[in-house]
Amino acid sequence: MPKADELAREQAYLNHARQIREQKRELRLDGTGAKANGHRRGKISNEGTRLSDSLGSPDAPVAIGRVVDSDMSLYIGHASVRADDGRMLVINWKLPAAEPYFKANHQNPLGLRSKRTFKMEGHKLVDFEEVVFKALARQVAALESTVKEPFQGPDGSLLQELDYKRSGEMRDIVRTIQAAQYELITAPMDQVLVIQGGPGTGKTAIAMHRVSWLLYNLRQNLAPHNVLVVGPNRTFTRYIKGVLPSLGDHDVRHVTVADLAPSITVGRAEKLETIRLKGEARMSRLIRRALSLKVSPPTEATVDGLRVGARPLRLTVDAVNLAFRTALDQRGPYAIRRRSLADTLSTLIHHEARDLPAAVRETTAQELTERMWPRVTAAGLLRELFATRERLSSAGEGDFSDEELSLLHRRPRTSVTEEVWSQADLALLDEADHLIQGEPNKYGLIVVDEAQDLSAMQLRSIARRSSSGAITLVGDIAQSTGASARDSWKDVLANLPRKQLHKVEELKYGYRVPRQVYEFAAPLLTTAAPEVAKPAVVRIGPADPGLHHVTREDRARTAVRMAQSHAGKGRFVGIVCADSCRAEVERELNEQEVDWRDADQGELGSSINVVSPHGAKGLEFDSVIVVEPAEIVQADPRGERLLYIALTRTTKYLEVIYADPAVRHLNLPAEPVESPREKVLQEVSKDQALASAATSTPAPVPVATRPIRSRPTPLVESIAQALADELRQKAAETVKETIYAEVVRRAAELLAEPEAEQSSDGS
Ligand SMILES: Nc1ncnc2c1ncn2[C@@H]1O[C@H](COP(=O)(O)OP(=O)(O)OP(=O)(O)O)[C@@H](O)[C@H]1O
Repeated sequence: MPKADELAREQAYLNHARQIREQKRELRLDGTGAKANGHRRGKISNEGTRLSDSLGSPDAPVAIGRVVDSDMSLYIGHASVRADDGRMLVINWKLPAAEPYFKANHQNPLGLRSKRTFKMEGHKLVDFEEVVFKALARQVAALESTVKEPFQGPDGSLLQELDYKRSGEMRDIVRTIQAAQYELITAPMDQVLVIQGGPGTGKTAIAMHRVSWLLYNLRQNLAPHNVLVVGPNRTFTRYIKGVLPSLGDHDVRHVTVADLAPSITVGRAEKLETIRLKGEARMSRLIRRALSLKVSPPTEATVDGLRVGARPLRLTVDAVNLAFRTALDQRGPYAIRRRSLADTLSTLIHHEARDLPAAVRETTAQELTERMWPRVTAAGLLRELFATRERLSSAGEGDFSDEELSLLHRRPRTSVTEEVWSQADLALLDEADHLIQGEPNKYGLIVVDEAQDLSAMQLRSIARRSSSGAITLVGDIAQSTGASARDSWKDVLANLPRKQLHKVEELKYGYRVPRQVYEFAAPLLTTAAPEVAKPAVVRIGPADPGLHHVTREDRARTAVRMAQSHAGKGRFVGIVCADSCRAEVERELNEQEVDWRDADQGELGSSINVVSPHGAKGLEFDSVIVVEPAEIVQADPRGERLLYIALTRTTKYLEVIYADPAVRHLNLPAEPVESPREKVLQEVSKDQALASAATSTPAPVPVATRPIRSRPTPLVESIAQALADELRQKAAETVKETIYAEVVRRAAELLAEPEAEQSSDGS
């Protein structure tokens, strides 16, 4: 059947399924809310909304694709749609029956004849990609007989999907989940599962879809409020927050690891050694001992002078000591054992002063308790511990050297409420709170993103919130930075409970970063993370990285102009800059009256964003401007990893702006600065949206851009670009990876040769 007819047939089916879906939605909303009143109506209409949500968003296409096996065809969508006669018009992607859609391939078609992936614009089916498994197997066999290692390129739907314009909110990938990703999404929940993968391999996407899939398939045992998603910072949490609701899952708690601690004021800066030390697991012993040193058995002085009302207390030290020992021998948190001691003392006092009011007896019991077992809070305990050298020495004896204790020692503020804490203190406060108050809220499933950076103390914080040990960690060792940077997942796993099986799975394909950009960034791994396998990149980008050698004075101006140029083309832009040049970049943005957002403050605007290399983790932009890579490297012991992170945030364009070309492993040409302002002005004038910005006469900006070619006219440039994109795309689909570069180079040579020469063999 001609494709146009097929499209029309599919569209009719989709229209029908959508009509049924919307009828059901109306019924659910009306049927549950109409007849009730007040509070009840509120409750019922919530139920109606929940039922309606289970149909997916009314804006979502009713189906994402379709599979056909020998005797039936199944449409797959975000939610199931059942006709009144019981027929499934569309099945939810999370149902086991949908598995072949994600897993079938030419080697193992899983009983399928074909699979279609729909390309939708709103509710309109504009195209579909069809894989007929038998035909594909034949083609592959034919190819294999001629080529040793056929290129298994990504399918067109995936490439299209990856090409969408980013906006600062992650979106779901249901339509194009790849088989290896599906395996991890659906892997058993009851394990500590580590998903390791290079930048853009889909770890975050997998983590979110895994939550949704498990919530659906284990709904008898796992409710949304039993799931905790932990991210590295607020910006990231906001970036991913929309994914689960778009998959129909509301009420899952998203937090940063800092949110797990008791609420206090954070703002203290600390030395790297102190942060590192505070992250170590032995800090838990220090805190435990500090807490145990708070209690002391009774002596004569303890009971001395105490009164019950107007009478002296007649309890003996032995009697009080017995109560103390009993509380000490109990298991459980400090506050609970304190309560138990106070209760016993209250009973003892009751016996000797029955005639006095209960409140009077209680006051004495509390006072006596306080003398042996003082009331304490996490903040109070740590403030006192860090403030006193003697306490630190007693609590840390045998475990910490004098130098280490000096790192922990600090002057306290006048009161505990005025105390300002560091980020590294947060996990310590949580540990102390746990020892004092007892278990925090527990979760059946915990998912942790960017887990490679977490300290042992932070991991303990997370682990204690797991009710069953079902934890999924996603991250990349090559992107591990910060005070607790790691070179292996073993170090992470060592800090997690062994209640469950521990497993590390690796993702092999990079979906975000274009090949030209990845090839430019990957050499950094030579020393940054030599053990980590590089992902195979599936896409070719629209352009090579732009490398711009400028003077120090001009780097901010160049960065801002580049950012404006990209933003003017409607792109979502991230300027990732070294801390040392942050102020100058911000000043320039403000002077140019550019509308920009500070992504380190939890904000992502839809146009230009500035972000530190640390803050950039997990984020992605259409265009990334990296400013002064050498300083990114120098500023941190894991600077090469930070630079690798910065360079791999782009889905399309990368511009590197540098005054200092000396970055190990990075091919930054140190060509003499030339052609001062034309290059930048040319960029700006190409962009009509920036016409107004270009009218204010900018000062000359010296830039050397590699490769330095003769400058084509904008028309030639855009036609050539489109042609090159097309050729690259074609090559990626047909040429195996190992010879890709060579084929492209040769094709370029052939193109450059005069036509007569090429056709001289008569072809
Ligand atoms: N199967 C897929 N279909 C469509 N898009 C995909 C797929 N897999 C990944 N992507 C896209 O690739 C991009 C990178 O994914 P994601 O952010 O999950 O990667 P990551 O491994 O977490 O990266 P990083 O290590 O940088 O944090 C996202 O835009 C995501 O939507």
